[in-house]
Amino acid sequence: MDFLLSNTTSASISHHKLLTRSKLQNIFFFNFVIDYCQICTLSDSIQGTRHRFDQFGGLTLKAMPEEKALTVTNGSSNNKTAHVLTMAGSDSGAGAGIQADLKTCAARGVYCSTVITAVTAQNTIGVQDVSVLPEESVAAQLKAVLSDMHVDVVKTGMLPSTAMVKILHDSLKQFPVQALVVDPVMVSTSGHVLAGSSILETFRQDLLPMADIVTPNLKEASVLLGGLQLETVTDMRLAAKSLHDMGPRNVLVKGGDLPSSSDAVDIFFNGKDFYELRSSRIQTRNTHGTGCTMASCIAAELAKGSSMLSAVKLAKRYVETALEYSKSINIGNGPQGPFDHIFKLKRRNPSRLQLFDPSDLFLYAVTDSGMNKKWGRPITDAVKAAIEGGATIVQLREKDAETGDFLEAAKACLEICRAHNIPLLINDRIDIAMACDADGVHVGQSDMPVKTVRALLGPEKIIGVSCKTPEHALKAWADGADYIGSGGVFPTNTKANNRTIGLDGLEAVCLASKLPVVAIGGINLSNARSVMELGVVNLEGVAVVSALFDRDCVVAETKKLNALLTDTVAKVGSEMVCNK
Ligand SMILES: Cc1ncc(COP(=O)(O)OP(=O)(O)O)c(N)n1
Ligand SMILES: Cc1nc(C(=O)O)sc1CCOP(=O)(O)O
Ligand SMILES: [Mg+2]
Repeated sequence: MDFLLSNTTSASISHHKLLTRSKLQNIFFFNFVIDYCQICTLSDSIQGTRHRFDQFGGLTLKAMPEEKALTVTNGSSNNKTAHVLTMAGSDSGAGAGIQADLKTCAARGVYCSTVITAVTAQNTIGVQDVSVLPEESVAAQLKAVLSDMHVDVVKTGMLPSTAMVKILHDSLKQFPVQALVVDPVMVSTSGHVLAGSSILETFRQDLLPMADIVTPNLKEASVLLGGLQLETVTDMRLAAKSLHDMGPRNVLVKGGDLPSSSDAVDIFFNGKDFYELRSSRIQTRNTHGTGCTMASCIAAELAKGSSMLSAVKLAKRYVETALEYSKSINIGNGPQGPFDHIFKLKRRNPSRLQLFDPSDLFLYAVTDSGMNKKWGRPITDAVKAAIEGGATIVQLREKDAETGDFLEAAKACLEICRAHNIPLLINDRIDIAMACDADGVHVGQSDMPVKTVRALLGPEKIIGVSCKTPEHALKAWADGADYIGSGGVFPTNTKANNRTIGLDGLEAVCLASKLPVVAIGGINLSNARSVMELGVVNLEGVAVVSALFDRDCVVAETKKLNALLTDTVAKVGSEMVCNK
């Protein structure tokens, strides 16, 4: 996926805001036509008052640091649990609404509390019923969460009455949060109207000015702009600018339905610069809930401390990756199915208990008996040194060792690894692994088949398998492996006659894989960065032999590689990045 930065800068808008607004209001008045269906019986009353907000009137939202780096992987930067509150409708089919928000936040490692505004009966065919909750109940839910549980970001979805917008305003005034993400849900993806016409004006006048970001799709942007035709990327830019004039700090116009584009193009506008965010359009029926997911992912990333632009970029990648992973899901008989938010769980074979942590593959030290002999180093010293340098997993690859010697060495190394909580795997020799109760084994395509190894070792041991092709990768998952070693990425002298697959081959394996992948083959300090910079989904780290063990000081070499990998991964950003 490319992010194209446009240098187009809008003129300062602040003093034009009210003028622009009144012009737009006229357009809305004459052009607004919306298809009423039974769902339009939603309550619209606001009990007499129309509330106005800051900057037009009094609400304080804590400012977001604009270019704060996305450095937090687990919870917010101040050690508090990152927390998103979603105020939205329940979707019985669980593809959108509250259910999508909960799953998205869970997938992104963020706590999510819920304020339910309406209960919808819907499935893959469409929306069959909507029950709007009493306003007192919505107010009570908001108060219960905001008054007690520290909320970082509020995200709104279906707000079926103007009164609920006022309740939101009053609640946020009493309990300010870091940011408000507004997904202006008005029309469901199946075409049902989820907010009546009278709420439209409240959205424009009251909700949008409160928002740190508003994320309309083309239909919603068009409705908000009085039925404006949006058919090109240029139209989307104009729409983003006009919506920004209504008061939100940032606007993301999502162009998933843009007829004139073969890509999925979104326009992000922060009041100054336009960003054109492009990704390939994924052909799938399983797109129900993409809007809610995008907005809740933005909210989750903001809650973790990300800048607005980074949060938007990451959310787009997250949705794209989830869609890609969910093509084969077959739920329901209607035209639009849900997708899988927690796609990473597919790495795991659900039929058995999984104890393996993919992040252990970050710096994988693989020993070599010949190299240890050359440097006069006992294997136990080699393993200790690698661990001291920062190795996160160790494999004993002792091709020349006698069985008895290998078993004794394995037992000694296991003691060292256990003391440091580092998994120890045995290369090729299932018998040695079983005899010393190692944490697992690594096998190649011509070693014992993974299914047989699994049957021998049971559900809890780690099994790695070497894969050079996407077909190998799919089989590895089906057979019950835990991870894939993929290479040779570069030519190597350590393994004779090894076929080099290059960075392209590695990328193809990672993209096809449902398992975490570690890259291997000729990787050293001069090229490890290029491997991790692929930033491809499933790639967790590098496995190395000679760059650590065919060296004078194993500790120093491991430390250097560890620092380089850490630095590269921090720059690449999220480990779920899918490089399209
Ligand atoms: C992490 C990791 N990946 C790949 C290999 C290679 O295993 P294999 O193909 O069985 O070749 P040998 O190591 O047995 O020569 C590995 N050992 N570790
Ligand atoms: C053991 C092994 N397996 C490979 C594969 O391609 O599967 S390449 C390899 C050797 C890796 O050693 P070095 O880090 O010294 O290049
Ligand atoms: Mg082997």
